[in-house]
Amino acid sequence: MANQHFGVRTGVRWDPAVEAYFTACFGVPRLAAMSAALARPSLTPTLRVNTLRSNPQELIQKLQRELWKQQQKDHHPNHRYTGQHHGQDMANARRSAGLDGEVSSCNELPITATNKTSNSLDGGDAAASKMAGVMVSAKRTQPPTDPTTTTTVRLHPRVPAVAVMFGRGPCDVDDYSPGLPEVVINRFAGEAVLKGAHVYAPGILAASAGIAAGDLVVVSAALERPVGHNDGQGADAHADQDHLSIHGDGVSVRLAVGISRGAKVEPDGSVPLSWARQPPPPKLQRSQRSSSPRQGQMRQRQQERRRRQQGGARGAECDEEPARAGGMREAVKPRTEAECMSRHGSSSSHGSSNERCSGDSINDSWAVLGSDISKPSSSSSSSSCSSCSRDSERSSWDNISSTGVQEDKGGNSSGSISRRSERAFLGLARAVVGRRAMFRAQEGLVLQMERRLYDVPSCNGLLRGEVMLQALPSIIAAQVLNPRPGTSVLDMCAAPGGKTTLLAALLGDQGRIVALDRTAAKVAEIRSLARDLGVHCVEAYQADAKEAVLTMTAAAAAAAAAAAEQPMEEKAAAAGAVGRIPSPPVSLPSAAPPPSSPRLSAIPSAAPSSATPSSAAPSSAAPSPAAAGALLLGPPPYPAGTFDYILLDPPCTALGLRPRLLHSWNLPQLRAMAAYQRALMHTAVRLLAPGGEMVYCTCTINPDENEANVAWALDRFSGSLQLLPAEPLVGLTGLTGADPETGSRWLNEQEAAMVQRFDPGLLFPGRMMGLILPPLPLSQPPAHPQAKEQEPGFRCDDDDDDEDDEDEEELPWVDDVMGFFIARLRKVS
Ligand SMILES: C[S@@+](CC[C@H](N)C(=O)[O-])C[C@H]1O[C@@H](n2cnc3c(N)ncnc32)[C@H](O)[C@@H]1O
Repeated sequence: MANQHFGVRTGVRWDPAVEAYFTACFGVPRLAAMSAALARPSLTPTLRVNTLRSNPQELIQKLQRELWKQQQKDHHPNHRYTGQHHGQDMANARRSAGLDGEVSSCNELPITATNKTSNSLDGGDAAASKMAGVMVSAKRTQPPTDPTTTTTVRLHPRVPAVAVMFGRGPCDVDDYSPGLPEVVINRFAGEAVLKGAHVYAPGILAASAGIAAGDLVVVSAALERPVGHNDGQGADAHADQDHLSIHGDGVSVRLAVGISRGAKVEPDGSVPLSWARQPPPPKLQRSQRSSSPRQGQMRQRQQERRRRQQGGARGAECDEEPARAGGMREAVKPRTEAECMSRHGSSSSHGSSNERCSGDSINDSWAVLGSDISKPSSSSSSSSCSSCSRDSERSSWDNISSTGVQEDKGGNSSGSISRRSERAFLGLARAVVGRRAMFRAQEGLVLQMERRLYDVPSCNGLLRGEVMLQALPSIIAAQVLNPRPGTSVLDMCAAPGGKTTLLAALLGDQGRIVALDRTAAKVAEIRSLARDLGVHCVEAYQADAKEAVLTMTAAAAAAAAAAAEQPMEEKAAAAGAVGRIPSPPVSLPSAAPPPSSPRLSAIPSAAPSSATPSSAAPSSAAPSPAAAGALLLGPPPYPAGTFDYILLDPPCTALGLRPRLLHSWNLPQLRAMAAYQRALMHTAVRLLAPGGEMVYCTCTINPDENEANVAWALDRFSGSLQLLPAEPLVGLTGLTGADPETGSRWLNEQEAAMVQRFDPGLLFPGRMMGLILPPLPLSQPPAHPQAKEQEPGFRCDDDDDDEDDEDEEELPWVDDVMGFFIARLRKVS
């Protein structure tokens, strides 16, 4: 078994202070479950059906046929697996999903339950093995022959117009022998492989001697380890509502893999490390170190993007975090290698699945993989929290550095080896080129993955324009807002437009959606996605959403400019709005009327097939003059109270995205991000019409960006902002209590029951994967008041009929989600 020769990953690795903070917030078992789930891909990726073009019921048949065709095309003898799962539960779940004995993914064939246990994992670390999941043995079998039995995709029983696909894992590979040659790739390439990518030249770090084209090789990912501290590079966040600054008072920890590109994997699996002492970064003046939150975030994102672009894996087909990384667009508009080449020429290097076709190639593995994380001072991490002891703070990095790296007096690691047990096994691949060419090449496919640790169904380019890859919680966020046709909607941070276009579908393309994003290139993505999906009611503008309210000064300036300028509609058209140009033009309204009726009747909880736009809208909906489809609202700023609905999906730390092997955000950065979001919330509340509703959502598990921000908004706008149930309720309840560090309040019981928290690993009970979790402590999420079933985390409507009861049985297999948070608020005055 290949896996047992490699390290067992117990989960995503965190900055130690963040880990300590999360431990205090969630408790050890809950955080462990989340960390384990975050380090693997979701096995139930979801596709959103574009109801503007397709009927979900019919689409599902079409999807099945397409998947079957793809499966036939892709079917190679080496792709043929028969999974054997341990635990009856997977088999039961599959049987209920209609998958039993049938092909259930493009690379997947029948699953039969066995009682095989996970003791084949390395090191006898049973707890870790359980956290990492059980093994599924992979055996060859025949390709499918009958499309009617190829049940790879199914409509979600509770969330309308969502198709769920089924993956499996972790798998083991039955014909692995320790003698097989090995190729070590970097973390970013590794994460992309976990999502379904193949490996491209920039991602390669080391390889066994003598690999020739066509050889079967083991693929593993090397993980960063701490290699010293940089004084003065840390950051303590100081934030107020609208403005933040980051002061560099801390100490940063440098991370690196230490494997030079071109290194040799010895027959025993060891790889020599070649540590190079890096010159310390120049000391900055305090004033130079301070930066705006935006600069800090940009730097962080640019660094991360650059590293991912240099990661060198490409071709992921099922990215479940499209909104954060552009994967949604990829799903709709896939870029093949040929397309990439033709767009960017042969000199382009390719990044991860999410950000292909860009970036320069950097061959220096140190430069590629070195990563700084800030290590906050002990006072910032442990001042008020008993769990944040130095011991727990140091744990995650120390575990790694204790595996053979010695530090010199300067804190730099030196001469040692990387062992298999320090790397993550990813699967087997066929070498496309020989060893020498792997390292000579700057680009191009070098490893074609054949057997993967996780098999997620392929959906690259599938029925473009009719479906798009979108994570379940993202879909639910838009459905919670559920704008009525004919109303005006503001999507404040909209790119790449996944939720914007879903809102348009919920509007039945009747009304106005203004989509803002501060990045020009991303605004182009929104427009392009809207075009692809046949959406007309969206007008997208590049703008800082924080500045989107018309102030008195701006109003005076606008009035002066208006006298001399073209009409608003022409201005909007010139700015590149997607929607129709009105005829005749109508003037901008001072405020849109509030939505008048409760919305959620619009979402049928048990009849997804009827979730077409027309049936989803209550017939009583009265189009507001602002958004009757007859005019463009034009670019910002807008008068206060302009919008009936607002979606605020702000930039966040994205600590709910998966699969991730490392999250390097530090605590001050987490705090700074939450403050930035509060500034956006402030604007959102001003722009919302009285009676209007907004949804605030993030893709992070960080309570500071979720519960704490909602509590802040309720207190800050007390009397004028009201929390509403974020229906349809699918996720867990929110966190109650207070921040263990700052003491600022989270939610009370009542409020917590109204929001939705999606915690990976918790919404995916152990029974599917054979994952056995220790009993949840006090921090266990309370069952929703409406929940009939006492299963932790599941919410069921009271009025379910028999058919729904059947669905409940099946819920576990559709809730293997990313980390996410949703709150719904109404402006009452
Ligand atoms: C979480 S993403 C939005 C994802 C999007 N809602 C979707 O579902 O496709 C956050 C976006 O906010 C944008 N952003 C960040 N700060 C902003 C600001 N001040 N004004 C407008 N957009 C901003 C970023 O460029 C990024 O595209």
